[in-house]
Amino acid sequence: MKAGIAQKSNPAESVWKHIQQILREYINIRSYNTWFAPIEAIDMDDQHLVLGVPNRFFCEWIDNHYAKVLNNAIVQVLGEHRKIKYQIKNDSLPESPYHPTDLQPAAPQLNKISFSNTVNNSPFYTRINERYTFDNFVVGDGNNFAYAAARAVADSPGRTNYNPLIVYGGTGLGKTHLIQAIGNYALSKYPMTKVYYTSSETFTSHFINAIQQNKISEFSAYYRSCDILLLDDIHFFRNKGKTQEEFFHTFNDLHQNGKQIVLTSDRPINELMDLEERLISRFKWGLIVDVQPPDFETRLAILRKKCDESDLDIPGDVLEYLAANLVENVRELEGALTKIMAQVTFTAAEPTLELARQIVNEIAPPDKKMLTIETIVEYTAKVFNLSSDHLRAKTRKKDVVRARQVAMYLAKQMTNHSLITIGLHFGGRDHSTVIHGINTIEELLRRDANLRNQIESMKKHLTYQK
Ligand SMILES: Nc1ncnc2c1ncn2[C@@H]1O[C@H](COP(=O)(O)OP(=O)(O)OP(=O)(O)O)[C@@H](O)[C@H]1O
Repeated sequence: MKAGIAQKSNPAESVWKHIQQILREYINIRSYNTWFAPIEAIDMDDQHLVLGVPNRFFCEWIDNHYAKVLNNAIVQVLGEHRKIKYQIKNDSLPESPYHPTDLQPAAPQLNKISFSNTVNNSPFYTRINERYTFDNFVVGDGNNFAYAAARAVADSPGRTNYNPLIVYGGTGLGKTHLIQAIGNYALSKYPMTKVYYTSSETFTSHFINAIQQNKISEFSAYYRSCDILLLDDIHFFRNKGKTQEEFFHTFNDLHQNGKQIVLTSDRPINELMDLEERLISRFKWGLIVDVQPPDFETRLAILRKKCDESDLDIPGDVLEYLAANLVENVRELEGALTKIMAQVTFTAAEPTLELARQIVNEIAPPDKKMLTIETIVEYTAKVFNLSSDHLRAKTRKKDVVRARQVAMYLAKQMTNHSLITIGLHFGGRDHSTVIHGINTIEELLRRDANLRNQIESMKKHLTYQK
């Protein structure tokens, strides 16, 4: 080992920290946060470095995309090569008994006539929206991982280990967009693929109709005839025992035959209390990914992309105002653009800051907008049982530092102030301290569910602050 690396009780940890530092220089921060920040070093010997990763997807993704840069970083730190071994942290999850790699590609098996007859004439048919593609999905820190998983599944539906793929997260954060993008992409690559998109609500009502009309076997045959089933909002199945049972059999049939299943939920599946245990355990066979609310930069990028798509010319400061004030979800951002477009088209109004203010007032009530850093500091101090002065003081006591970092993180996420301005509100700290604080919290959020819940609930509270 090269000089300068402190030997701690677990030398792998200290080596890994150095490797992470190097990786941060070579990889953009978003990718670093997604793929390397959540990894822990577990062990090391003369030949191997053992890394703990959250799930199987990480191993493949890193091997396919970052093998070279990771190996170089290892050599830089240790002066010699080590083979990477992965240990999957959630490996207690049950493995699927089926082996997707045994399967043939879906497309060549399909028959065009049966595709159009079966799908379009079926009373159960629901259409996939062509508007939702990967190309028009803006990737940011909050959805990077979900996006990568969706791409992988779309590339090889039914033939990866990510079956089912489950995307969960709050409303209007792009879950439907992402899963339909899987369908659209797969269709463009394998045009004969039978892609069925449906919401769990529609699945349920199809099922009820089928019972009423004595068409259960048609219903079952229909849903079992697809190559890719995209099922939205599975939380809707709660307390619907019979529908769950039918879905359970559909799931097993599709999975057994190597068909791809993609599901969305508004919460982590462990919190879907009223779903049958056997369904939950099936869900754990695959990959579960979350989408988080977009940060300011991603919100702005989404607005810019939507303007480009609609050929809308809106001044930068107006877009920034919208991105700074509509923090809840992407649907609100889209709503604001639609309103501006309507005003500009029908009343020949100019897309000014004043118009943006009016629209924000309509979409987000006055008490939801213009959150100040002061409010964030005061509220965070209260949550952590400290005073606002503590957060601004020079002290480096651990609990004060953590609370200060949380407040900095919230200030960055929920206001449009620059890092310099945020630093000024914390006793004149410079912007690199703010960046460090924000990065620390972002890293913690990836592995600390308690902190994630706490910050989510703080965000909710602050959103409604006067
Ligand atoms: N990252 C993104 N890039 C571009 N558009 C996005 C992004 N995220 C969301 N959208 C858009 O925001 C709107 C809402 O997204 P979507 O319907 O997919 O959300 P959702 O998470 O499924 O919400 P819900 O749980 O309420 O159904 C859609 O029009 C979608 O295209």
